[in-house]
Amino acid sequence: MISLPEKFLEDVKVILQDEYEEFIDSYNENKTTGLRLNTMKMSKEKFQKLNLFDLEQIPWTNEGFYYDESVCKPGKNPLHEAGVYYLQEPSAMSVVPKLDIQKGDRVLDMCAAPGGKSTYILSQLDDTGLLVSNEINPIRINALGENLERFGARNCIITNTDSTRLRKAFTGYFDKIVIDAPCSGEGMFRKDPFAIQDWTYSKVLECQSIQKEIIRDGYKMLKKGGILVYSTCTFSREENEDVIEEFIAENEGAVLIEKERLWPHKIKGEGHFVAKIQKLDDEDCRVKEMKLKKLNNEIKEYRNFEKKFLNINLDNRFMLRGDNLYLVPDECPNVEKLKVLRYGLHLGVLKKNRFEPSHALSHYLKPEQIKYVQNIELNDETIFDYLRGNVINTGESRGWVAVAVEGIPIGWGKESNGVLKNHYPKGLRIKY
Ligand SMILES: C[S@@+](CC[C@H](N)C(=O)[O-])C[C@H]1O[C@@H](n2cnc3c(N)ncnc32)[C@H](O)[C@@H]1O
Repeated sequence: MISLPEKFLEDVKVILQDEYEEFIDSYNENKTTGLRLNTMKMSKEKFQKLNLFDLEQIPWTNEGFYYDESVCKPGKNPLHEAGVYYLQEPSAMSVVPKLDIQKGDRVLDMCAAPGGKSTYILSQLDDTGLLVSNEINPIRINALGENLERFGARNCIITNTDSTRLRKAFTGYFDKIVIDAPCSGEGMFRKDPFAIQDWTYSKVLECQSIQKEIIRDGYKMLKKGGILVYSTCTFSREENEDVIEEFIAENEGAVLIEKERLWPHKIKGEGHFVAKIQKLDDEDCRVKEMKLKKLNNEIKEYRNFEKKFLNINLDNRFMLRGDNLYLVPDECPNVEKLKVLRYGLHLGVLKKNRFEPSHALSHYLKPEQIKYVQNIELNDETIFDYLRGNVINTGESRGWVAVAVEGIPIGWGKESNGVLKNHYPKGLRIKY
C-alpha cells in the first residue's frame, strides 16, 4: 500500500465517512488506462473491427475504451501517430460530454495542455465552429500544439496567455467554456508517486486561489445562455465544492446545473470532480472578427502545389505570418493582442519558387483530398520505417505524396526516381 499524506487522509475521511475504508482499499488496485477515439478520422465501427488492444467500453463516454497497459502499448501504435485516438485517463473523459457541444459552437478551453479536453472538443465540433485552446505555460503548450495537430485541427486557435488577458479579449463571446483547473492532483496519487511527494495543504489553498480567479474570468467570457464546465482531478472540498459554491453565491445569473464526483472506489477510473454552470445574465460582446487581406500573387506557389497535389481548392481565408501560411477558421476573432501559437491550420511554408506543405496539413486532409497517397497496412513494418525517418522505395516519381496507415494520412514524403524522401518531422520520429 502506498503511503499518503496524513492531512489528505483526514480530509477525505471527513468527506467519505463510511466509504473511507473502501476508498483506501482502491489504492491496492492497479491504475486504470484509457484511450479515446477521434471520430473525425475513424468511425467507431471501423476501429472496433480492427480488433486492437482487447478494448472495453468506458460507460460514460461513447468514444472511450479501457485498455490494459500490462498487455499492450497503444501509444506505440502508428494509429496513435495518425491521430486516430488519444490516451486519456478514463474519468477525465467525463468532462467534455457535459458541455453538450453542438456543431458550430464557439468553445474555449482555458487550461488546455497537453490537450485531453481540447482534442475531444475538436472531434465533437467535427470541423465546424471554433475552438480557442489556451495554455499559460510556454513549455506545456508545445505538447498541446502537437496533439491538436495530430487530431487534424483546422478550426482551432492556440493561445498562450493568462485568464485576465483572455477575458479582456473575449468578454461575452463563447457558447461553451471548459476550465480543467490546475489543482493539487490528489486523483493522480495511484498513477504518479511524484504527485504524492509534491502534495501539501498549502498547495491545495494556493490552487484554490488560482481556481477562483480563473472561474471568475471564464464566466465573463460566456454569452447569455452559455455553459461553463469546471473540473479538477483532485478530491479536496476546498478546490471543488467550495470554489463552485462561493462562485454561485457571488453571481446571481449563474445557475449550477449539476455537479458530480467520480471516486476511484465507485467507478473504474482515477477520480474527478465536474460542475456544470449556466449563465443567465446578459454580457456585452465587443469581439471583432479578424480582418483578412485577400492574398493572390503572394500565395501563387501554394496554389501551384494545390493544383498539382491536392483534390481540393481551399477558400481564400489565408493569413501570412512571415513565410508561414495559415488557413484561418471560418469564424476568426481578432486575437492580435494575445500571444498566439497557431492561427488555425498551418498549411506550410512559402519558400522561393516553391511551397512546402506542413505536417499539420497532412493530418487535416482526408485521403480523397490528396492526389497521391501511399497507403501502408498496419501490420507492414514499412510504416515503422517511415516513422523512424527512413526513405521508402516506391518505384514511382509523383512529387509530394501523403503516407497513410489504414488509409489515414500520417505525414508527407517527396518522391522522385522511385524513392520517397522522408518528411516526417525530425522531432516526432520514433526511436524504437
Ligand atoms: C489539469 S491541467 C490541464 C489538463 C488538460 N485540460 C488536459 O485535459 O490535457 C491544468 C493546466 O492549467 C495550467 N495553469 C496553471 N496555472 C494556470 C493559471 N494561473 N491560469 C491558467 N492555466 C493555468 C497548467 O499549466 C496546466 O497545463
